[in-house]
Amino acid sequence: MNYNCRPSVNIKNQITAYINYTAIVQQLKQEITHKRINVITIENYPIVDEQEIKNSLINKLQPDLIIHTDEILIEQMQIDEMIAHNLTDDRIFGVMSHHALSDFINQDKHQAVQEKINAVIASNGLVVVYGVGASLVTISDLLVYADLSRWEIQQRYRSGAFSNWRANNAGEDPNRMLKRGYFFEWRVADKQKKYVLPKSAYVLDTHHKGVPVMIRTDDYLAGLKEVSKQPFSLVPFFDSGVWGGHWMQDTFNLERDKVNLAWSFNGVPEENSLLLNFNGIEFESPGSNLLFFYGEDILGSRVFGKFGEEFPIRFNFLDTVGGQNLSLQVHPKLSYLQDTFGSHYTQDESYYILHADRDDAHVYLGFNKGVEKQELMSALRRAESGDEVFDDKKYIYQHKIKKHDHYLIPAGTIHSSGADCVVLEISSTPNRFTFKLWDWGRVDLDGKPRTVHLYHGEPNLDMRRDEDWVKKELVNQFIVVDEGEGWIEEKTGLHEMEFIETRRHTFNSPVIHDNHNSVNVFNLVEGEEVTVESLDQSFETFVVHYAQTVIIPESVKKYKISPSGRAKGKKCITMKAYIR
Ligand SMILES: O=P(O)(O)OC[C@H]1O[C@](O)(CO)[C@@H](O)[C@@H]1O
Repeated sequence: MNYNCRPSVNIKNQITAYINYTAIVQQLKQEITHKRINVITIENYPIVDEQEIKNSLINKLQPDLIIHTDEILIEQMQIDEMIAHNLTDDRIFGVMSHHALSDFINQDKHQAVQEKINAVIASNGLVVVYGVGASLVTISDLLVYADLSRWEIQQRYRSGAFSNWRANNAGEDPNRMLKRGYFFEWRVADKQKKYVLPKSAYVLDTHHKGVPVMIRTDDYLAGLKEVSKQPFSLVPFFDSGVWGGHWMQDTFNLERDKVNLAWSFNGVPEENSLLLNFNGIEFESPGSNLLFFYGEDILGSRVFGKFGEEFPIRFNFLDTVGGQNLSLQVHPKLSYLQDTFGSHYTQDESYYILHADRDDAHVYLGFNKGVEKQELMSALRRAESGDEVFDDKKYIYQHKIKKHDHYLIPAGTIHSSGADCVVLEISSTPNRFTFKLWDWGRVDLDGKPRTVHLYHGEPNLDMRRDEDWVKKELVNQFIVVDEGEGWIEEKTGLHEMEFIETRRHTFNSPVIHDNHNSVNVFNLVEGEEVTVESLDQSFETFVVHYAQTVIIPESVKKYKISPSGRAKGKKCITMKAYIR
């Protein structure tokens, strides 16, 4: 199976890149000499390895003064007090922060630091300022921005070697570190990055220990602009989980050393990296930067007007082949999410079945007829306290699945994917808001039970969603909407309560796609290979393999998808999503 785990986008622009610290130091020293620089600022995203940057870069510049941003900030304890409401005591859920980094500056400390800097400048010395929010410290002559993607950040949280920003909590429960990241750290850091990165002279890819890559910011932004005009794939990542399976390991031939693979995130710019290939030199960037700097080109003005710089569609896989059921869960209704967590839109979902490993594989979707909330909640509470095993057969409707089924899961619907299947999850993006109701009495891979949130789940369970309603509204809602020579297009969802529209194309000859004035995301759910071609030669032909997720920016109005390679003339199927 030809599955590319490191897809990159070829950028036409010829650029100079500085690879490793020796080359970077040399370039910055040249800048210092030629431009008579007194203050260099190296600002970074949280969890970039600041110690490495200090030892291998800053010290090598032999500055007269080094300042870390923390020197102008209020104490950690004061920050904790200010964000206590955002962090909450819960292990998983917080409340979205609307803070800015500048809220945490201590004016007296700031003034004292500025005086120290002024003294060095007066004697024509060199000052290097670094850290998160470093550009807030003083005006600089040269600004470098060091960046990092979310997946690498999560790995670093888990490693025990890194603390959250201003937290001193290395080794803490990674769930709590992730919560601080999601609800606070990334919010303030993104706000700051949107403002600072475009003002910088250079950007630094710090994903690989000891081997950073530095390029000019103009080249980087021009590269992102190029990406915003063509189909592209993000770098997928794979993660193990208590219910994880082995289909991805076997089918894609990857990460076989892991106990299992539960998730593959492959169409989530907030989480995935984007790999820019400048004539053989790879530069890894957070996918979200595309939205921050070219959001309107990527989403289209209609969708950009609704969602701003957030990517509203998420594609990921859930693999339970040889694994177990997901937790029995529900996602919050929109008003609950807005009131309780301060998020804009909720996690509406759908399951497209990529593979069912046995005839009686099933999903849990809605209730059996006549189930009362009070009785259900009592049973769930008894199960949570360990008094008894939850009788899922009594309460929850189970529906047998087969390959290429599509199940719609508007927020408020109780659901779970059963064991022995592979789901392509097509959902709206916020990915933290799963309220587990029952986790089958098991413990997680770390030996601890996963947190169940009955008090959040209860108000969100829509008891009207029983077997009859589910069959009528959520199961295989296929309607043929168009067809031509060798192709057919079906509308498959999502439910009218959800803002994503999904279309399935089955074809053995070329199909012209219209983008519906929205970003499009698709996955090749059947067939070995297809190509995506431009109708006006504005981008190079893009080759897509089985199970690959592709993002088509809205700037590409129409495009052609054709079976290619060994799939030429054979049946292929794509599942595409866009915003209604
Ligand atoms: O709670 P569980 O069992 O890990 O469930 C998996 C969940 O993971 C996600 O894919 C991402 O959070 C959810 O959408 C899904 O419902």
